[in-house]
Amino acid sequence: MQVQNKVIILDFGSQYTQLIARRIRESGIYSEIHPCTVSLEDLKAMQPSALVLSGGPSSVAGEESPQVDQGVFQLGLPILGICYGMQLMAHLFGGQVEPARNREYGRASFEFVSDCPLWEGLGDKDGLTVWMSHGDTVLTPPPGFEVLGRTSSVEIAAVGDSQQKIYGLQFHPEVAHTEEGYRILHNFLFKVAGLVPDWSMTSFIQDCIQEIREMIPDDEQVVCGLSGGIDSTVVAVLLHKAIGKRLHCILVDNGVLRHNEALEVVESLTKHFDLNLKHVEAQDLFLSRLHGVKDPEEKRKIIGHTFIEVFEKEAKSIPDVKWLAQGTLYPDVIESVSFKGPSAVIKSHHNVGGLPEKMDLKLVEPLRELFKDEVRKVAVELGIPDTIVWRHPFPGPGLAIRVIGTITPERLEILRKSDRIVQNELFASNWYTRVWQGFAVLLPLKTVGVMGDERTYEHVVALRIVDSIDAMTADWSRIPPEILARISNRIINEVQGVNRVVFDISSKPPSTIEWE
Ligand SMILES: Nc1ncnc2c1ncn2[C@@H]1O[C@H](COP(=O)(O)OP(=O)(O)OP(=O)(O)O)[C@@H](O)[C@H]1O
Ligand SMILES: O=c1[nH]c(=O)c2[nH+]cn([C@@H]3O[C@H](COP(=O)(O)O)[C@@H](O)[C@H]3O)c2[nH]1
Ligand SMILES: NC(=O)CC[C@H](N)C(=O)O
Ligand SMILES: [Mg+2]
Repeated sequence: MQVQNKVIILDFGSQYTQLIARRIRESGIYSEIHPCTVSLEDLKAMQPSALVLSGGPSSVAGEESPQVDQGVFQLGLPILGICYGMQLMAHLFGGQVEPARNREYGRASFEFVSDCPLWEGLGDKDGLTVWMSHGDTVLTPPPGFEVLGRTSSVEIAAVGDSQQKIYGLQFHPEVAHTEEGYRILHNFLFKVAGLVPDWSMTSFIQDCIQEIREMIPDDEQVVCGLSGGIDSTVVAVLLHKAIGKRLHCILVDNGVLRHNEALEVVESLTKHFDLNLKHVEAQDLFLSRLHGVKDPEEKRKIIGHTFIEVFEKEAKSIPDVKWLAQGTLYPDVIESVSFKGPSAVIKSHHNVGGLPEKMDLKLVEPLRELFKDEVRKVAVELGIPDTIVWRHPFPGPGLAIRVIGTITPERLEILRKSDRIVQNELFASNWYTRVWQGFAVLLPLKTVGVMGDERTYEHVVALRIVDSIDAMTADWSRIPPEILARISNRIINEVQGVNRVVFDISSKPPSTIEWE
């Protein structure tokens, strides 16, 4: 990207590293994460304007503690060390770091000890509530460093050398629980490092279109799987702006999409953007392969493989296709570049994916540098309709993993109708955008009911409505009972074959968002 101001975060394996990058970007400064093991040459080539050293699970004196090329401290760049990052600098500059008698996890009261640019604008406060997560502590600051703050358990909770513009914080300013954390990071960027905000989604769009045009020769074509989800839609619209009709989008109807979904997506996107979009009707193929299959993993595999097969066949029918466009986001990229310490947990996720190696196409991934919230901002700037921008995520395997057990056309229809009521009622009550995801699940059991004095023996629908920030963890949404009552009422009255509705009150973990 063509930005003048860029903060490089050197990652030591903290679970909060992504959050640091997001906070910095929210301040209008472009930020990238690299492993702490990056070479000095590579780092210089990135032309950073400032550095942040992240936290991490290790202890600085430990045998395999992650290190950093000490040349980074000779570059004359402003540096902010957070937690492990502060401890490492203290250790390398001749301070003393030891396991603390009082470890701190969670909230702590932080008191200012000396004035410094990081505390500017915090008014006449004596201190702050901050978020801590450490077992080691800095016992003596390195020569030239001043102690800037403390807590009741830790004498040295912030240090700084204003001459060198190097600062260390024992607490985590990037975490929402740290009071004024955002302002402290702001102060580092603007007061200490003197940066000027130049990262915006408008500049991203312009640069991105330019880069795509330079990358893809005039006689080459691009294919893109378009689901109507936010990521693939933004990729398609960006490419369309860059190369017009040389982009060929393929929407595969796999028979497990929601009510009218394929048609709505096609209509909305062709109306707004004049996209080259092919709607492939492959319902029968998918449903015949799913016939009689009960095991969730088996369903996912069948759908994944069949998707590849259908997509490949369609792509091959377009002459001169040399590129595959994908909606890879920055968190996917970070997964592969983050520093993985011995105790760091790595999350994995399932996807339709798996296309590139098999297809021998070059990849174009315009969203590789963006977080999901930034993708939504780009979508808004591109004029993508709100119904797509704020759409709940929808899994590649679709309704197949929401009809629990074997899938039949009848069961799919019951689920579709129930799900449509859930979507409608969430919209009507203005709860749709307040929750992360809300949907219906069809259970593989029947229960007894009474309708119009007659005994019924019919299906059960479960409602799954959750709050989440990134789908890694989630909790059931506290939806007002009147709305639940309305949804339940409508499903039982309007969907034939259902006589009972239940509400899922499990969090993730230990449950997951989807039931299969
Ligand atoms: N029915 C489909 N037809 C064509 N491509 C699809 C379909 N379903 C998924 N894909 C492709 O697989 C990719 C991964 O799907 P995924 O659901 O993770 O992303 P998305 O649908 O773009 O966004 P969201 O995460 O908001 O649903 C999509 O970006 C798209 O390229
Ligand atoms: O593209 C996808 N392919 C999948 O196979 C898949 N499985 C789950 N999901 C979505 O991911 C988020 C987390 O879901 P879980 O808690 O069920 O793992 C939720 O948002 C789910 O809807 C998927 N998305
Ligand atoms: N969160 C951190 O960076 C922790 C640093 C170090 N592992 C400690 O326990 O003090
Ligand atoms: Mg999707």
